[in-house]
Amino acid sequence: MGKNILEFKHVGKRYDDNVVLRDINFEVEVGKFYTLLGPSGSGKTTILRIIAGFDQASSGEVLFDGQQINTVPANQRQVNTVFQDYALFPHMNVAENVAFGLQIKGVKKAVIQQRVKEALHLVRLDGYGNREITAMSGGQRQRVAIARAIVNRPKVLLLDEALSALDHKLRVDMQRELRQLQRQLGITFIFVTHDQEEALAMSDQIMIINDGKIQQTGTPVDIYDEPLNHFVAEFIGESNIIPGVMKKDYVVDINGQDFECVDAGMKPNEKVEVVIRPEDLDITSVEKGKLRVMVDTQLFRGVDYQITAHDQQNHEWTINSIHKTTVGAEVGLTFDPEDIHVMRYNESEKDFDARLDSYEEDED
Ligand SMILES: Nc1ncnc2c1ncn2[C@@H]1O[C@H](COP(=O)(O)OP(=O)(O)OP(=O)(O)O)[C@@H](O)[C@H]1O
Repeated sequence: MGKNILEFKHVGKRYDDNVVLRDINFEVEVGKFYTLLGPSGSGKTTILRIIAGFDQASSGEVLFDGQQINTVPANQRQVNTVFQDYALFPHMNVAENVAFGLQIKGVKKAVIQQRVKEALHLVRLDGYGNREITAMSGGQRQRVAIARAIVNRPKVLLLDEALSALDHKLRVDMQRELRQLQRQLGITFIFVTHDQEEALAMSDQIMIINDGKIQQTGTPVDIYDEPLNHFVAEFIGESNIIPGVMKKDYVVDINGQDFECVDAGMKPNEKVEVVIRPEDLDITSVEKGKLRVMVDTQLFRGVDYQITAHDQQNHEWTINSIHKTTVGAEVGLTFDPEDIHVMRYNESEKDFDARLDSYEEDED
């Protein structure tokens, strides 16, 4: 484990009676690409604003490099932000935009020139210093915004939906570039997005937030393979989520049949939700299959067919298969025990209630 550059300890935030963050706890290791992922209004930007010092936590502690910084003003934090709309100065050229922060700090002119040059080189804008901002494309403006932030050599760079204004192709290119730049600089990046694919592709660690509460933190693979609750399973990728009952460790009952699974530690007869990813399912004959379903739709997608079906209990299934089938046919489903993941039923709600109780006790 590396050193933590940032820690949130039981951070809460409210605006008057409106609670927007509840008991937020997380740690960011030095030099990592850390992503805050969640739907609109979940509280991601509020967390960034608290890190940047534009806003203060209502309760709890924010530590930077081991020091509590709750009331440290924004301009004294070793943090820079790249905003969604870039917030560039339209009346200044590229170099003047990038130089701005250093000028405010009173850095010598020769040093500024050198650092601006380096920053523009890092974002592959060598020679663009004298261009007007208005003469730059969306992707180029994005790069200027990043150069303007990294020229200050922050310990942490905050990026708020920094790629969302770009079209799809440019966005994917910038994802690669940003990741490469982060490795090259070794600066910790905290990246906000509502796009789960982007989060999976770019991050070392992801925190998933919904409704002001952390749902899960982990590596992209952890979160994809072992979602902790219904929200995460639905939000990240496509999932089949089917009700089941835990029989004993490593055995779950689906539709009255026993299946091996990878999970243990639940009570016998505990109600659970079974998660199986569409790409882990395949279709075969009814005789060879483990579960019988009726095919409802089939969509050819180039690499595979996306098939939807329902079982005898009327649960919906989505299957991504390279095998073609027929709408209306009865087919068997195959899957491996290691692809069956079991979640506690309504775990998120139970967790949330417990945390809410302790939060309210703290405040009394
Ligand atoms: N200054 C404020 N006063 C009152 N409520 C606020 C204020 N700022 C944010 N909120 C509320 O806090 C909640 C979280 O907002 P936040 O901007 O952090 O969400 P987000 O996850 O970043 O969403 P988006 O992706 O849409 O930007 C929202 O319900 C928002 O209305």
